[in-house]
Amino acid sequence: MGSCGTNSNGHGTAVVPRPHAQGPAAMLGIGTANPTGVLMPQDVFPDTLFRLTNSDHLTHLKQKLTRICGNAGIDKRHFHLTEEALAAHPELFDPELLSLDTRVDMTVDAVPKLAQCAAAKAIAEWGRPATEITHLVFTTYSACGAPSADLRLATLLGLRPTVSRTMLSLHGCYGGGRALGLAKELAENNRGARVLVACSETTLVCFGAPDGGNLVGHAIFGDGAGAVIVGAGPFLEGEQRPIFEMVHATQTTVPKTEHALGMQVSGGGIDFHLSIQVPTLIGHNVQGCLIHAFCGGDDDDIGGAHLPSPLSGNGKWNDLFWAVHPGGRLILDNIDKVLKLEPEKLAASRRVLREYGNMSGATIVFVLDELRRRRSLLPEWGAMLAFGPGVTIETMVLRCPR
Ligand SMILES: CC(C)(COP(=O)(O)OP(=O)(O)OC[C@H]1O[C@@H](n2cnc3c(N)ncnc32)[C@H](O)[C@@H]1OP(=O)(O)O)[C@@H](O)C(=O)NCCC(=O)NCCSC(=O)/C=C/c1ccc(O)cc1
Repeated sequence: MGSCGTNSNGHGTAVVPRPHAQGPAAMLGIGTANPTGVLMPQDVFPDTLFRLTNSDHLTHLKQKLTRICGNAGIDKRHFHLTEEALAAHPELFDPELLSLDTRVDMTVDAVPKLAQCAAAKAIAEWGRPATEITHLVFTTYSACGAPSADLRLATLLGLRPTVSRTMLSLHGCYGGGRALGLAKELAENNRGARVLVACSETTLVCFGAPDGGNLVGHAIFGDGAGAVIVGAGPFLEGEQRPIFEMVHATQTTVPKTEHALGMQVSGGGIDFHLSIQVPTLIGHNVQGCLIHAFCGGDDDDIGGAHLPSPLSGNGKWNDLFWAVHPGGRLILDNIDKVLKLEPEKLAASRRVLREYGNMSGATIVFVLDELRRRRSLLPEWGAMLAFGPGVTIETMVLRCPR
């Protein structure tokens, strides 16, 4: 981005590079949304799933799913896919039939519209018109096709034709963390930039009849969208003041763990693979990622005066507030154990898991929204963690301004 001005000879105009912003980027508005189609209590999910997919004869699988659902720390989830839609599209649960076309058709509208509901709330809180958004970063694992869901969302919201769009696809559960990290870079490097981050996910791309390999996914995933407006100073008249400052962001790929989490597009939609080792892998690696982020990551001159030092003294990680992607109950349990967190530290993540399940990349925005409601009780410094295929761990140092 540049701006026009008079060149050094005083003749004509020249494009001058856009200067950097003042201070770190911050979240200036947060919104979330869920589809209105189905609100599914967790305790009736196994019966409903097996009935709707004609799988009641698979009694051992049903018992196992009932056990996993009971241990998942989830009370209810929202889904776009209704009983009527399933009855009209048996290809969605018959592995002998191709279903990718049906899934793509359904997500073309569903994904951007869900994002629109979340974005409208974030924009309203931000307090400025949607036409002042300069950048859009959209993340989803639930849609494919071009022009893609980012353009559709830009049209639905009436964004300017000059809005700079970036689409992040198939990042799975770290998509929200990556999009926020990218928005931070865009906002800090382009003075006046206001970035809309939108994450929209629906399980209808991977829904299928229960089998031996997909029970954990059936037990934990739900549908939802989250949106955040990100900008850095100077702040504008009428604009929301920073909710959370985004102080430093890092991404770590855990070596040799490509096998642990994955998604594969096929004629039957998206198959996903969750290894039983994921909670242990995350538990083993999370402390290293946090140290890397809080000690400045690759950027030697960041780690000094302005960051807290939770690694020294007695307080350690309990001096922070925590925005952790609730990938599964066992993942939160392992993080609690490894970091020796007090029971309330992951309360926002556990509440989001309980009320909505794991909505993949959108979930972290729900956790931030939950924390924002408890803002007056939070310590000054916090950590955000999101993880997904790679295995990739996104870490961000947050600050809650007073
Ligand atoms: C809540 C769980 C699912 C169950 O709790 P539990 O304490 O382990 O319960 P149980 O001890 O009763 O175990 C239930 C059964 O499930 C089995 N199990 C336990 N995880 C497994 C397993 N990943 N496989 C296959 N059997 C298992 C386990 O072996 C056991 O089998 P069985 O002994 O025959 O009863 C818990 O295991 C848990 O939180 N697991 C982590 C789930 C997980 O990997 N989440 C993904 C994090 S990354 C992310 O968020 C998204 C990635 C993503 C990727 C693709 C996308 O399309 C979108 C998104």
